[in-house]
Amino acid sequence: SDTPGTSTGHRQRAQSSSKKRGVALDVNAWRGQCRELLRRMLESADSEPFRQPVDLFAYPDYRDIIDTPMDLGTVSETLAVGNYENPVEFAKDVRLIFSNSKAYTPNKKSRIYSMTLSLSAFFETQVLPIISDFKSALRNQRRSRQHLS
Ligand SMILES: Cc1ccc(C(=O)N2CCN(C(=O)NCc3cccnc3)CC2)o1
Repeated sequence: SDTPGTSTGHRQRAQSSSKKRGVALDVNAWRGQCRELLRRMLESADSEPFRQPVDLFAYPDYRDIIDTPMDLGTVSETLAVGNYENPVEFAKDVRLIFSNSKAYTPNKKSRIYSMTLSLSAFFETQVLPIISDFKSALRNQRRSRQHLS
């Protein structure tokens, strides 16, 4: 085995730019990517029931069933004021919109629930690479900072 401490591999790796696999791993890129994903969801007709908080006068039993209401307008505002620390927290709130709809719907054939299904299918395909790119950027950042310590 080679002499311990002689390998410079870790030094070279840390000094390399944060470009890996040809893409820049920017730990802040997720915020703009999530804003763009929200914009695309809001332009879809399927998001219409989810753009603002549920109208409790139209659905008086809503809070008997749903503990934590959530909607895309609230998610958009939270993202804009910087109250999400990472894309996982963002995804958690968006997923809450869909789980609330699934919990509240009287049957799985309701129109609004079918909109939930298509919108959440689109969301999951789009948010997955945002979250995995963020996690690799974080790993990369920790690896390079670790070298500096
Ligand atoms: C029947 C059924 C099954 C599942 C659902 C459901 O997920 N919601 C209840 C109704 N929702 C709202 O009131 N959105 C606010 C709103 C206000 C004014 C105009 N548009 C939308 C969306 C959430 O409703």
